[in-house]
Amino acid sequence: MSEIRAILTDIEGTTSSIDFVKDVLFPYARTRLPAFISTHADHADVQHWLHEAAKEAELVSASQQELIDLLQHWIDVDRKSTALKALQGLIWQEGYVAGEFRAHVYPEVAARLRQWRADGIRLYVYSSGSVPAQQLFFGHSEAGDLAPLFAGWFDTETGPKRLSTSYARIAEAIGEQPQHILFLSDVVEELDAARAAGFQTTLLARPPMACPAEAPHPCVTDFDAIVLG
Ligand SMILES: CSCCC(=O)C(=O)COP(=O)(O)O
Ligand SMILES: [Mg+2]
Repeated sequence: MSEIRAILTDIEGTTSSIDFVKDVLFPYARTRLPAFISTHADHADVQHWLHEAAKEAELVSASQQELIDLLQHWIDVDRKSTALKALQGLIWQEGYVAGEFRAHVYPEVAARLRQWRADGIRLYVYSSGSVPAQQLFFGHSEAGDLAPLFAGWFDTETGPKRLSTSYARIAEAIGEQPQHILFLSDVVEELDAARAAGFQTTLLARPPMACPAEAPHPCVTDFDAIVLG
């Protein structure tokens, strides 16, 4: 394995539990979406993302209620829509700021991120959650403000997580050769795409999951077991 100079991490299922996203964040956004849209309908960013959602759904014209129904359906099916993720981020902001919840991170994650930083490794995030949502997530985590540990943030505006071109763009953006970047994820298809772009990869199989007998990527159950280089 080449020397690792940068680590790019997924969030849901990797640094943090899927249950927190599904049981806390998604219901919070789903419940507040109608009121949020009607009270922020004149905000330029909200208008932009509603327009993008309508375009993605190929709706020529849609009422505010139709868009709310569409977005709530997308939350229910966990659609990785850039427009939905941007709107969710705006809604979650209110919850984080009001202290209604803090983002889950697995117990060893904060110390391991700090150790990697101390070892001179640059840290980046790549998640389907929007960049502002990622920054809120790590800025209001159960382990405190972890956002300053990260040197950069990437979401699906860079490209879908299962396409190798997205990883090539990220390597270019951070100015590092792909073989010196380690990508961490719980999704094999994302790791396949990263490996196709030349990245090193490690699969996170968080309990109650376990590493498969013949794992398609190096596999660990927590960050402390990750081997660099
Ligand atoms: C950081 S925002 C909350 C997570 C989210 O909405 C999401 O879709 C996470 O997907 P990931 O790519 O981190 O598995
Ligand atoms: Mg994930």
